[in-house]
Amino acid sequence: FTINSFAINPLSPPTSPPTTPTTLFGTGNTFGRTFRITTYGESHGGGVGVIVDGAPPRVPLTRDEVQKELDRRRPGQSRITTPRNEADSVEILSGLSPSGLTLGTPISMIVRNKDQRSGDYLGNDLSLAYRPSHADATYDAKYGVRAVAGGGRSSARETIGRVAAGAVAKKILHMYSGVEILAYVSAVQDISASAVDPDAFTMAEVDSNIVRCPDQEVAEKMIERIDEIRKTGNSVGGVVTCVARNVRSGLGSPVFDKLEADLAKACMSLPAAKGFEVGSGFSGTMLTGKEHNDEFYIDPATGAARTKTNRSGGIQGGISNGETIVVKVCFKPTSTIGQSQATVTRDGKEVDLRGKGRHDPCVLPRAVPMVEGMVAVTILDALMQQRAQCELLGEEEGGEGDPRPNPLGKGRRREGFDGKVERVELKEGKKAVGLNVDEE
Ligand SMILES: C=C(O[C@@H]1CC(C(=O)O)=C[C@@H](OP(=O)(O)O)[C@H]1O)C(=O)O
Repeated sequence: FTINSFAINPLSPPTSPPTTPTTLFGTGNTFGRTFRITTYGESHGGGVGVIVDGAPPRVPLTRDEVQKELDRRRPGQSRITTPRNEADSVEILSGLSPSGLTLGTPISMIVRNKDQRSGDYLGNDLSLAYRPSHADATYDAKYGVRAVAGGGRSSARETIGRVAAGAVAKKILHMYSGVEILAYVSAVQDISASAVDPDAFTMAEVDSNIVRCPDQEVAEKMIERIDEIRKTGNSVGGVVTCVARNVRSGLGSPVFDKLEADLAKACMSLPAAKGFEVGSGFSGTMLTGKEHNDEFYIDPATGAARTKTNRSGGIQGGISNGETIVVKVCFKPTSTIGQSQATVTRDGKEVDLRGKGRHDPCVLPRAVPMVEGMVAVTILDALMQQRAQCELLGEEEGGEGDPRPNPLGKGRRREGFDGKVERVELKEGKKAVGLNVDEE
C-alpha cells in the first residue's frame, strides 16, 4: 500500500504530475507556513497541546508568559463561562535551552485534562443523538466515528494549543517592533460597545470585568444579558474586535496569501466563528468610494506616509500599510444548550434532545485570547516570510539600503526629515472628475 509512489515508464512520460506529499496535507491540524503550529488532543482525552515549529532561536521564553495567556482562556474563570474546573497548567516539553532561550527547534506544549466528566455524555441521550448545530453530526459524516465525550477536537479545549502558540508569537512580535495585539468583546447580541478607541484601550481595561469589554457601562449590560440567558439554559453570541498595533507595512503576500485572507482563515477556524470583517467590513458597503477611501498625507511629525482614516483596517491590497490592523470575528450562540430541541439519532430516528454537562452560555469572554493568539500567529508568519523573501539581501524596511524613498505607516520615520511637508501640484490632479475621462 503506497500513496506517493508513482511508476515512471521511461518510454511514456507521465501526463499528470506525481502526487506529492503536500497534496496529502489536508488533515487540518496545522496552520502557518514559516511559523507553523500543529494542535492536538481531544477534550476528554489525556490532554491537549501544540507543537510550534519555526520559532526563531534565542528568544527568551518562560512558562509563566504562556500560562498568563492560558489563564485568560481557561474554563471556570467566572459565572458566565463553563464551570468545568481546569487549571490548564502548561508544561513546555521541548524547544527551550536550560537558560530559557528558544532553540529554534519544535516547541511542544501540553496541558493535561483533569476535570473531564465523560458521564455527562456517555451512556445517555448525548451518545445516541446529535446536538443541533454542534459538530457531532458532521464529524460522524466525515470520519464514521467520533469522540462522543466532550466533542473531541471540536471542543473549545482545542484552542489551548492556539493560545499557547499565540503567547510565543506575541512575545516575538513585541521584541521585533513593539507589536501589541489586543482584543475585546465588542458585542453580545444587540448590546455593542461602539466608542472604544482601537489605539487607546488597554488589556487591563479589557480584563477588568468578566465579559472582557473595556467600556464598563456596556460591559455591565452584556453581563446582565448573559446572566439572564444562562438561567434559562440558553445561549447567546456576539463579536470580538481585535487590533494589532505597531505592525510594520509590507506584510502579506498577494494574491492568495493576502494578509486579510490569512487572518480570515486563522479566525474563522476558531470554534463557533461564523463571520469575519477587516476595517469597515460589511458596513463599508454603505459608503461611496469618495467617502470610504483612506486619504494619504505626510505625517508632519515623522515624514512618513500615513492615512487620515483607517477604513482599510491597516491592510490595503492584502498587504499591511503600517496603520493599526482592525478585525472583527463574530461567534454564534453556543450550540449545546439546556433546552430541548428536535434532532436525530445516529441510526436515523427523530428525537428531542436536551444538552447536558457544563457549557458556556456565551463563548465571547474566552474567545478574546483565542482571537489574539490566532492574529499573532498569522502576523508573525507573514513577518517571517517578508524577511525571508523581500529582505533576504539585507534591505530591511527603514534600514541601510532600503530602496523605498518614503516610509509608509504610523511607526515609521523618514530619514533626515526636517518637519517641512512639501506640497506640489500633479499635472492632472484637480481635473479628473468621474472615472471615464473619455466621456467628457
Ligand atoms: C472545557 C472547555 O470548554 C468546553 C467546550 C465544550 C464544547 O462542546 O465545545 C463543552 C464543554 O466541555 P465539557 O462538556 O467537557 O465540560 C466546555 O466546558 C475548555 O474550553 O477548556
